[in-house]
Amino acid sequence: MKLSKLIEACDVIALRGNGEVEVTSITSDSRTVTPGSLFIAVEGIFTDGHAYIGKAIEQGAVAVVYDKPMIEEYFSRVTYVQVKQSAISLSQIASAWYGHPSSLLKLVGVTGTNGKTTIATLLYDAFRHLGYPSGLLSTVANYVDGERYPTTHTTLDPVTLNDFLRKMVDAGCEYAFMEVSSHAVHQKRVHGLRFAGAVFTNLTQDHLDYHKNMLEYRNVKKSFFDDLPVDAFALTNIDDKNGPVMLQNTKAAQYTYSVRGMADFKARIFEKHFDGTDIEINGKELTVQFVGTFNVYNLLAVYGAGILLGLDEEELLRTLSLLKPVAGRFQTLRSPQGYTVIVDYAHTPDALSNVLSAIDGVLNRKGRIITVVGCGGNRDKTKRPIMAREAVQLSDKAVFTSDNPRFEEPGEILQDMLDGLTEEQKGNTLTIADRREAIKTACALAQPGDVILIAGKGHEDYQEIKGVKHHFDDKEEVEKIFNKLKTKSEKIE
Ligand SMILES: CC(=O)N[C@H]1[C@@H](OP(=O)(O)OP(=O)(O)OC[C@H]2O[C@@H](n3ccc(=O)[nH]c3=O)[C@H](O)[C@@H]2O)O[C@H](CO)[C@@H](O)[C@@H]1O[C@H](C)C(=O)N[C@@H](C)C(=O)N[C@H](CCC(=O)O)C(=O)O
Ligand SMILES: Nc1ncnc2c1ncn2[C@@H]1O[C@H](COP(=O)(O)OP(=O)(O)OP(=O)(O)O)[C@@H](O)[C@H]1O
Ligand SMILES: N[C@H](CCC[C@H](N)C(=O)O)C(=O)O
Ligand SMILES: [Mg+2]
Repeated sequence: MKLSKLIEACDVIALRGNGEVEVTSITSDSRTVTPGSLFIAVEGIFTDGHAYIGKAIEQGAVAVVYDKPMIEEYFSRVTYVQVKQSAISLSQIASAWYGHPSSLLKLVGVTGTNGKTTIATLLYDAFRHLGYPSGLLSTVANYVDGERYPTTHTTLDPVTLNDFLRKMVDAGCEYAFMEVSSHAVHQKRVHGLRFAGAVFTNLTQDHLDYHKNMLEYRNVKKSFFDDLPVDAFALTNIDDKNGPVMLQNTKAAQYTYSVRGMADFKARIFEKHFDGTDIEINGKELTVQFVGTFNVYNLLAVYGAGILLGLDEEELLRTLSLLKPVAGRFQTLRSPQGYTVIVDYAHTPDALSNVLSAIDGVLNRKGRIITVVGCGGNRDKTKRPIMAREAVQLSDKAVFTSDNPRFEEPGEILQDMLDGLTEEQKGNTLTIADRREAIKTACALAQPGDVILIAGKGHEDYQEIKGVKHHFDDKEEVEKIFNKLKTKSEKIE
């Protein structure tokens, strides 16, 4: 593709060289430059892409896009394009390279601290169930109408992201559902995508390692809504105090959902049980296979977005009652000895307290709650003592363990958690850094009727320690324990 076509939408300050040069690939990583590449230099968190311009040219880049006037030596075989903001240009160029796939799909972005994967996945499941070819970009995996691809991020980098959207268009998808993380909005990964709609779930503490404070975190989310086009919909959870803020400056058509009061899409909860919940959505009763008030919010968001995308109300409600929980979200396993294990991805204070309240709501004090939980390394440290407190206050017994330690010492993360407890609470808490041992201990402590919550890692099938991902799957560990218990009881029989 010609460079001039690729940079059509970019805010170009200066161009030096041949604007009509033919580009054979685009990349923002010098390590993937090949002869004919366009290299886009972006300032990052750890390093600055501008430092690799020389290397990119050495490897055969024919053009360079940059935003800092720091080029020391110009080569006549290279075209230099100075833009206002490289990160934005990168997204615009990626969209152009793949033929603006987002404008050929009905693309819905879901943002908020918790519930993104659940809502995006359930939208994808619902639309496919109703016969519409669709795609999904999520924390768990990416799907191009049923074909699964592994993922690296909640929201991919602009090049990979547009590549997936193109694959969806080529596969005949009409709809695409994606998670939009605050990191992605801040780094302009979704800039230049054409959204048909956006959903806001909630805003509670997370990522204060990255965003300076909650206000900045909120404003980043809000900017996603500010940038929506006029023909899109903006659907927000009006029960969250930041829900209305998302609508303040958006040009999109505004809609709300609520479980507490008046809204365009409303739900009421009648009866909660372990396998599901009896609810009402906009006056129609149904039973869903999900537990917890937070999941009623998720389903209501799915319903609202489905209606706004033109689905039939009756068909959609029928589909909602058939939908099943998403991998690693409130996944229930029953032990041969009569206790229950729930594997869940709660890794924020709000998610943890929601999931524990949901368990308490259905357990009705007929058994004890044992919680196994840890906190991720190289992530928001300030959420650790709060998560620890939530776990202890809402369970009968807590076992603190490791999540993904990444580059931190597990003992130090555990200490940050323990710092949130009183001496008395500490006395009633077990600390077992080895996650496998922690799960074994919780299972050994459980009595028939008890519930063990294993929180934080959900679908993850690895544990990340010092840059290496070791295979580890909470569900697999539990199944191993259950199988041992089964063999033992068979031997006794
Ligand atoms: C902190 C963060 O978000 N970092 C993301 C960011 O990388 P960065 O800014 O750190 O990049 P950098 O290493 O400083 O490099 C700067 C530039 O130099 C280039 N470079 C670098 C080295 C070199 O030899 N040559 C070269 O050209 C790089 O390609 C890059 O363009 O941009 C990269 C490309 O988009 C991302 O892969 C990377 O995600 C890292 C791996 C990450 O862990 N991100 C997490 C925190 C994240 O984004 N999480 C959210 C979900 C959060 C949630 O929902 O809970 C997500 O959307 O996944
Ligand atoms: N609407 C909600 N409100 C509060 N907590 C929720 C909600 N939905 C899910 N959760 C809790 O948060 C956990 C993560 O849910 P989900 O994966 O859907 O969120 P996410 O926003 O995609 O998270 P991530 O930021 O890691 O991508 C769940 O396992 C559950 O414990
Ligand atoms: N998207 C989140 C996932 C956290 C999952 C948890 N298991 C952890 O490692 O902290 C993040 O990258 O912050
Ligand atoms: Mg997610």
